[in-house]
Amino acid sequence: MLEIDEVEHRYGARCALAGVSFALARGGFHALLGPNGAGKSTLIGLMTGLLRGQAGEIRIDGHSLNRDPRRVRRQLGVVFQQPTLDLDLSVRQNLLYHASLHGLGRRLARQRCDRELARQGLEARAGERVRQLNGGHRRRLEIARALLHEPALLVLDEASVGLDAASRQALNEHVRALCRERGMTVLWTTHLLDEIAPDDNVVMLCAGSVVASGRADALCRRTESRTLQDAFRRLTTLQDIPAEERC
Ligand SMILES: Nc1ncnc2c1ncn2[C@@H]1O[C@H](COP(=O)(O)OP(=O)(O)OP(=O)(O)O)[C@@H](O)[C@H]1O
Repeated sequence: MLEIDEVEHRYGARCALAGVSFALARGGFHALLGPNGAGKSTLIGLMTGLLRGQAGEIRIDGHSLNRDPRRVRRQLGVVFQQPTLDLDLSVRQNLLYHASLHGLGRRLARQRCDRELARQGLEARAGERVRQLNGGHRRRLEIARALLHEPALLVLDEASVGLDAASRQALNEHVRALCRERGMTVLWTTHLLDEIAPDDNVVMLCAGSVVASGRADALCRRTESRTLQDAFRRLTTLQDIPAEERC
């Protein structure tokens, strides 16, 4: 579903991604892990076109972002790290605005809005201003918005940051249910390892490089670690390379 091939990115002299490659199979919950500054948001910026590609290739569902950016973006739904809802518009208005950006006609947009709000358990809040929603519900609304154009791949960039423990867990379980029930492919980025299950497929990024990938429990065995936290610590402390010397 997603192929990242030798992707490199610099901000001036600072190297954020140094030849990153990995692939995700279709369907299921995948995690992109990395400490602060690992390059997770940069990679998502490249996938979404917020950042211009400098080297390497990204393919979604077999289509190259370099060659066919519009088609690739149609396959992609994104929940960004920084919330991007208009707090003074209603829940429904936020969705309809986004639907129009994707070129959905009014009738189809309304149908999709109703369907996604129902799926996120937000149908009763449709007329309320977003300002009135709590943090967990705002995140659900962002997920509903990201799914309006029916993407094949949903990417969530540190979506649980800023939520309390119970809301964090609820959001994580909710996204896993989306995968199971709708056969979606999800890429969940985080530095919070308690959000990861032993059988999740994980890609570990550190200092702009992939330091490990595979099932979380297999990574623990391979590094002789008792917990994913231990494995993460071992794999990420090896990578203390100054940003100017990475690419
Ligand atoms: N606009 C920018 N200008 C210069 N350097 C940047 C910029 N954005 C990110 N960086 C640097 O690129 C590297 C990767 O940052 P990025 O935000 O992609 O990491 P991250 O894994 O998403 O971190 P976090 O978990 O803190 O969001 C870091 O060294 C960061 O300081």
